[in-house]
Amino acid sequence: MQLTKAEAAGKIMVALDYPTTDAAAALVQALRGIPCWLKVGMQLYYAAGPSFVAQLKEQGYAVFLDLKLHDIPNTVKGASEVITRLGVDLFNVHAAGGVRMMEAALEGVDRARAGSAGGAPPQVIGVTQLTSTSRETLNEEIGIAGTVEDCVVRYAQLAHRAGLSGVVASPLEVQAVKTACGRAFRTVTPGIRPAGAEAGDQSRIMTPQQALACGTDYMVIGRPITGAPDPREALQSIIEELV
Ligand SMILES: O=C(O)c1cc(=O)[nH]c(=O)n1[C@@H]1O[C@H](COP(=O)(O)O)[C@@H](O)[C@H]1O
Repeated sequence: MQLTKAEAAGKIMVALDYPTTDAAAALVQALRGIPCWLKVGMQLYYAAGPSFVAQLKEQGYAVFLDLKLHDIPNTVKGASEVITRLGVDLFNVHAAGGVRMMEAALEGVDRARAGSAGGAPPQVIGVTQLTSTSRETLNEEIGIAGTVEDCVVRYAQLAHRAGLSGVVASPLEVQAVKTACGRAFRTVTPGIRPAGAEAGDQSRIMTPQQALACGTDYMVIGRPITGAPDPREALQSIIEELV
């Protein structure tokens, strides 16, 4: 499938992993006009809070709020209700919390929307195994036997059963997740590294082109863009690679 530049940009979620609003705002300014998603994770959210998320929405961005909720169902339901009111487009919960916890996240979304003016509800996705987790870590530290792919597929099936829209996984597991849960079940994949880029703490990686060929729906990309001397040029060259 041949993508336009705008379609390729719309598959990229730039991770705004910064300690201050000013640093994140400078990156947003540098990327102005490129129709990518923006991801606000824990570091920025704990520093900048809901008002920064609101600013991104006012600027017209699709926003992924990556807070990886993982708690008892009642707490996750309450947090999901508040997150939904922020107007984000996507947020995540840990699939390891189980089906009931993921269902509670969706109940929180519904509760926020009851009586609200409308707009599309946020998609909720389940984090499977973090892309930094290797098979060795999974088997020997965490104590889960089998391959990482087996575990990711199992968690994806739980997320699917709970009614979530998709999962966060590495691009290596996209095909197995789609086979198990259907083509429409979304895959959001961090662990993206352009050829020659440093893996850093990521264990399960692919290039943007390889991830696209595997059928990923969205790619989360942080340091290859934010750590580049010219982040705009880095994002544009990834987009060029995909069209
Ligand atoms: O949920 C996530 O976004 C996430 C899940 C996961 O398994 N691995 C993962 O790297 N992430 C996030 O994706 C981003 C990846 O950033 P880079 O490794 O710098 O490209 C970070 O913001 C992580 O918090």
